[in-house]
Amino acid sequence: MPVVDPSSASNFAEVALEHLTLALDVDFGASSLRVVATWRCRVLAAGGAEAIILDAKKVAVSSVRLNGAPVAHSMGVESDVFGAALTVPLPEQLRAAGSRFELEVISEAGPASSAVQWLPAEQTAGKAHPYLFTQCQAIHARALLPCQDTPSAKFTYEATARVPEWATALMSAQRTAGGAPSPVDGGARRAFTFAQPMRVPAYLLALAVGELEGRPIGPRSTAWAEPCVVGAVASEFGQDTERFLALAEELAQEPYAWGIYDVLCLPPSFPYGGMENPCLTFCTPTLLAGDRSLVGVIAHEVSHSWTGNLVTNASWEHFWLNEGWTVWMERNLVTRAAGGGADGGALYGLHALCGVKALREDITHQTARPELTRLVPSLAGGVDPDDAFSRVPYEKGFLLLSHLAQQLGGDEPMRAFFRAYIQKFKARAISTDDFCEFALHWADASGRGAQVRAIDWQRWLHAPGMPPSIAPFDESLALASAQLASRWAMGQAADGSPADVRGWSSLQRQVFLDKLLDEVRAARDGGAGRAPLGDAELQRLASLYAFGSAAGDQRGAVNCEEAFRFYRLCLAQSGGGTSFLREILSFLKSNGRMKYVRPLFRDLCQSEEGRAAALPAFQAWRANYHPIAQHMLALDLGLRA
Ligand SMILES: CC/C=C\C/C=C\C[C@@H](O)/C=C/C=C/C=C\[C@@H](O)CCCC(=O)O
Ligand SMILES: [Zn+2]
Repeated sequence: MPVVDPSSASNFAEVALEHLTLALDVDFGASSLRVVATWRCRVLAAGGAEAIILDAKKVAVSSVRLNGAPVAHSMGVESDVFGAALTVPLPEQLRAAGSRFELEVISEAGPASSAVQWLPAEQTAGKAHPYLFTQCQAIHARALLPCQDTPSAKFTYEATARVPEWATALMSAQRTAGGAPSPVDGGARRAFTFAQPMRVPAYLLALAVGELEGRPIGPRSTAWAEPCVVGAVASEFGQDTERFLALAEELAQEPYAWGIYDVLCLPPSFPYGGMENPCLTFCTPTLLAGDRSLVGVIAHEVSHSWTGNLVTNASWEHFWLNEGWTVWMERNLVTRAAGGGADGGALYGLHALCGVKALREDITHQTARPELTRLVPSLAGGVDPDDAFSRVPYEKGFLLLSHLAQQLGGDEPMRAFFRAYIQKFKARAISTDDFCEFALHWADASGRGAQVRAIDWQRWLHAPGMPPSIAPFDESLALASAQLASRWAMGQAADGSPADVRGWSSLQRQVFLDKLLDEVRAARDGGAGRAPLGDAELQRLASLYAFGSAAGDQRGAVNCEEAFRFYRLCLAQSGGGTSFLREILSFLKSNGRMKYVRPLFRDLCQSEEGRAAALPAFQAWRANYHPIAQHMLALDLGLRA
């Protein structure tokens, strides 16, 4: 079946761009990235190809050459989300199937590129030098350079990045020349070189440039960050990274394919928890809780080395294949790393139930566009993948896989299926149909065909809303959190003490806050007249259990997952009138992770007082946020349609 990607105008099925040689020149003064991209191309279409069509968004193209000779090119109509198609007609002699040639495109990505955040020195930890980093998922690679911006088109690449002499460049690739830069421009600048011998789609291209330092944290891993942060990063991730890699290799029965697995901790404006850039996971500093309690994100990004980076969704409509499998792997890894053997264990159940809660919340929130809560949404007709992003592909995807595991006969058969899936599809880009066909084939061969055919596939894949069923997860660890939340909600916590949560994991504390938030909202929305907790009680709660700034006082580092939930509780209880408002605004000013800032801004806007604080705050700090976060926050705050 021909692969169709509604988010790309490129003719990737007709012409393969097999290898990329990149020369990048970073100009911090002008916030501009000059890109010379040389593609090794091959015509695939049996009937030949008349042109190469690339995706390009707000990049200035200054030259196009075929086999070294300048050629004409044209840009189509520019759309804000998708950019424009760059068409390069092929001369007669290059059009036939199998024809091979070189395409060179010189372009420049300026300060308005949605793929790059240019940070002034004040926005870095060291405050001495500027910084830049890219984020190409889902369709921002085209804002870096013209390319076939579809996950279906994979290529190998090599790159040279020329940067100021104080800067270090890192990419989603292996560092060549031992990672040592060579001086260029008479020593005023230096050049770093990279090679990515594995085939990657454009969304996995990544670059970061800044004053960076690396610390080894394992046989194949280095922690990278600004010098004043790198120690904290190495100690947060040093213990678990190699363990997760080894556990993942065992689970997948397939060696880690990417050589090195490094982690770069970015400045606070990084809009996501982590991004699975090959060889170099990007992560947010909000993971630096000081006690390794948020390393699950590293397990998630490690897992993408198999699910996503090796077996890749064919288009963003099939994103659940990347994320559902990765959440399944992540939960297997964190459970095993914690010493819990079986998948059905209490810890696994706690993680899964947290996921169900998150899924319910996102589905409830998506009232305006319920069709986006389908596991396989349609992105045709100009849907921006960033607008479609939610926890649905993560959590509904995980629940479908959990249901499939039940139908296959349990955890062990599921692991066998997973291993066969990786073997079958590694290095490919696949659709939901490919997955279903393989699952049915596998089930038939293992005597579980009837059970797997009994799955209501149509509803799971294509109906909006919650899934038709939820596998029975172990609720034992969630229970204590729920009981404590009920005590507070019912005003029975006058004797509350730090002992209530002693020995609890951060996840149990998060579940406690989640449950309490549910109770507060139910009381508030149910017309009970007052929410069950007053401001003074929330202050007592924060100080007894060390939430919000109280956590920072006692433990030195703030656990952002907990702080975020606590702030939502405060806003649900008393809107913008909460005595924690100043603290919440300071959290919003200093963090750009969308998982936190989007719900908090939305919560603030639920009350007059909160909205009056939120709008000027967003306007004042807008430039601090990543371009994608700015775009999404503008939607949340009703500043764009
Ligand atoms: C069905 C959805 C359609 C398309 C979505 C595809 C990409 C969405 C785009 O917005 C990029 C997402 C990047 C995500 C990166 C990391 C996440 O795992 C982070 C999750 C949130 C967090 O932990 O901060
Ligand atoms: Zn992911």
